[in-house]
Amino acid sequence: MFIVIEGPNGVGKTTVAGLLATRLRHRAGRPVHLTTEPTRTRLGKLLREAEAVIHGRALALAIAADRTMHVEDEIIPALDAGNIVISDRYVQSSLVLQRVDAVDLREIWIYNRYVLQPAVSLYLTDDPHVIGARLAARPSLTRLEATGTPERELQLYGQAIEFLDRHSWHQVKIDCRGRNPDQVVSVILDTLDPLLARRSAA
Ligand SMILES: Nc1ncnc2c1ncn2[C@@H]1O[C@H](COP(=O)(O)OP(=O)(O)O)[C@@H](O)[C@H]1O
Ligand SMILES: Cc1cn([C@H]2C[C@H](O)[C@@H](COP(=O)(O)OP(=O)(O)O)O2)c(=O)[nH]c1=O
Repeated sequence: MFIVIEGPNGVGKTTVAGLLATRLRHRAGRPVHLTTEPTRTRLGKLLREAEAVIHGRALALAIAADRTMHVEDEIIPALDAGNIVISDRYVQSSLVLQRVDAVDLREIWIYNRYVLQPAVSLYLTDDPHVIGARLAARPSLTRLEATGTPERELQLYGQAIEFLDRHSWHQVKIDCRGRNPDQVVSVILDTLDPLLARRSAA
């Protein structure tokens, strides 16, 4: 089963993905492969370093190339080996961050339309002021973090989710307001239980 964690910068994706991987290993009794985008490959590392100087269409294409390799070389092999795969960021991130970088949604989709569709995308949301306070506490922000705002990212995520709904993606909004990471993961596990049961019965 391929699970994606999405949401604006600072909402808690990395924290929740790590905790979810640990609890899911016990709950599902299956190996869990935790991964992230940009990837940990040489291309992914280059993208993290070069995000300040590559922008717009060039960045959208490079991110899509990294994602294509991610699917072919890491995600599909891990799924074939019986893992549950959790990715911290995926297509929705491009439909938001590349738009912050002035690329049109339909163009971004063209670069991403052939990737593997996840079993479920979990979209984390919180109060923009809470997210903003977390970002303000970071020692430095990347170019795109500094360009966007939590309000704008939440708005663009709403549009990305609506767009992917029309392409039959399974997406679930997870409300993190007033919940600590452990409580957020409990909500996610309740959401995943029926999916896991259906898959183990199949
Ligand atoms: N539900 C939560 N409640 C309070 N703090 C949280 C929560 N989720 C994450 N955090 C904190 O917010 C900060 C940003 O989390 P992080 O996982 O790095 O976000 P993202 O990966 O979405 O940018 C971290 O300091 C983390 O400990
Ligand atoms: C996954 C993804 C990342 N990025 C870029 C924006 C970010 O500044 C950079 C790093 O992603 P980010 O999730 O902010 O990294 P970290 O794990 O260090 O918090 O990659 C995109 O532009 N589009 C994407 O689809």
